[in-house]
Amino acid sequence: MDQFSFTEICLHQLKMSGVHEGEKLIVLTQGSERLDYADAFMAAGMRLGAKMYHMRLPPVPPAGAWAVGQTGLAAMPEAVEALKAADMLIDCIFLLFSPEQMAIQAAGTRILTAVEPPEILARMLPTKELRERVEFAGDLLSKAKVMRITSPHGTDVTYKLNTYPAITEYACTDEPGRWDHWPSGFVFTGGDDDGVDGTIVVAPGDILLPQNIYVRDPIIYTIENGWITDIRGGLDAELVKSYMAGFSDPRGMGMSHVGWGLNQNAKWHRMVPGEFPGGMGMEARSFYGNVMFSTGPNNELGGPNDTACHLDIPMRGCSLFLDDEPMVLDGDIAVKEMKYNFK
Ligand SMILES: O=c1ccc(O)c[nH]1
Repeated sequence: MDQFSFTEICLHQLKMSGVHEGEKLIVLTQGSERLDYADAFMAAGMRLGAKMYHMRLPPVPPAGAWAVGQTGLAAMPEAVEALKAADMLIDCIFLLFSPEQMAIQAAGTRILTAVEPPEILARMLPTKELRERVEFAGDLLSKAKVMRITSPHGTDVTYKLNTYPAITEYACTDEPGRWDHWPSGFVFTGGDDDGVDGTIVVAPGDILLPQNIYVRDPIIYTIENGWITDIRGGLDAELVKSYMAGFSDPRGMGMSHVGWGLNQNAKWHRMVPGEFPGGMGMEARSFYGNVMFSTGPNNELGGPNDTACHLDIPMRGCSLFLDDEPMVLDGDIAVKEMKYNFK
């Protein structure tokens, strides 16, 4: 995408995030990554009269695995203080799950993560309509006590929901201290620490992130009292187990967030070679009617597990019930106010 168009979509983003004259914004990058994002956001912010600067951290050696929560900010408390003093941080590094992100949010700075390739950002711009449906979903989720997920492949798992908040992601943020991620379009929460039980069968066509692959043969997870006690299946199960073992951290077997996708512009099929422009798979996390469960940390929700071993697994064709009321039925949104009006 040319820099002019990139600036235009960033302008749309900043308007949707309520940026106005005189606000203090910082764009955070690291090494030589996403310097064009900083340029585009700064050009857009200047047009809205914001006071902006670009904070560029030194490069970090490329990690083999996706180790969440570990950032270059940890060694720089002065930088964290500067970010706490801003109205809005545009995070082009990916700080989610880090104690630094939590401290910055707690200080009232709103945070927008933007790390996906520009063509994905452009394809999945935030809209008021998406926000309304996601917020409706978030309200229902925040009141629920039990979530049950089933599928024709044999998934039947129950999450007790008495501990953690519901988090909405609709790809822009205009409230102090609120984090969001562009692009997105989903809701999630976490089960009680000892309150997830059952079986999840990840079926062919479901997606493993950060592996960015479609599953070819079923992976069967057994979950007891909030912990994965068994993972079995064929090659895909072996890949997951081997990846997780690489962290040498048994807390990777914890249950992380769980929820469903609502973004009609996100397409399940777009991760095939030739169509996938790279990135961390936010389109897969967001596609309409997916049910996504995740393994590993729950510290972003306020929980005690801060393992760096995290997988997100969006699944097709599932049903998801809150207190026995269907939210998603066979991979389709089941509640009128959450449905997109496909013409
Ligand atoms: O936006 C995100 C990205 C990753 C994740 O695990 C949750 N939400």
